[in-house]
Amino acid sequence: MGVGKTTIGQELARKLQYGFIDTDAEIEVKYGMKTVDIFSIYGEKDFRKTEREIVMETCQMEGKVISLGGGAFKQEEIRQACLEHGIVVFLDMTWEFWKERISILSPTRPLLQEKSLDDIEKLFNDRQAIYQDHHIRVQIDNLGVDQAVEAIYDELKLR
Ligand SMILES: Nc1ncnc2c1ncn2[C@@H]1O[C@H](COP(=O)(O)OP(=O)(O)OP(=O)(O)O)[C@@H](O)[C@H]1O
Ligand SMILES: O=C(O)C1=C[C@@H](O)[C@@H](O)[C@H](O)C1
Ligand SMILES: [Mg+2]
Repeated sequence: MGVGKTTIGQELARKLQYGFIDTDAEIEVKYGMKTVDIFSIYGEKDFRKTEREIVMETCQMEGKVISLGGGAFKQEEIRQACLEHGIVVFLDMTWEFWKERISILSPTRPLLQEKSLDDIEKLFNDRQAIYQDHHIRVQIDNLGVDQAVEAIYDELKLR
């Protein structure tokens, strides 16, 4: 969550001259409201169902960079479909770097709200296992957006 999938994905798409889809943005258009409101009015379960429907449809498209939501890979069906149809890029950050982003992220990321730092660290650590299903890993602790795009681009060229 909040490692830069949307920001970096958009720039990568520009560089590749690919289309860009952000699944969170698609979900927000579908509900006509922001993610925090979707979570509070409809609940996470409903959000995840819509997320699954949107990812299953978009991941079959060609010539697109797709930025997923941070929790999308919690769903096995999403993981399998993305690994089968796409090239999955894992933007990896250490806790030491990522924890500095929490204050920027909390207002718009419902799962960070009303949680202690220990709870957030647990969420961060518990999720590492699901992110191990990927094709490319880029360690982005010290990378700015442009450097991260270059690093992904170089890995894609090698494939
Ligand atoms: N390489 C970077 N260096 C510093 N800040 C960054 C970098 N990439 C993104 N950010 C900042 O981090 C925040 C989260 O970025 P972004 O929304 O792209 O993350 P995300 O992975 O798409 O989040 P989510 O999991 O919620 O979809 C934004 O404020 C963004 O400006
Ligand atoms: O990490 C998560 O579970 C989430 C991340 C965001 O991208 C949104 O999809 C939503 O806030 C949930
Ligand atoms: Mg995003």
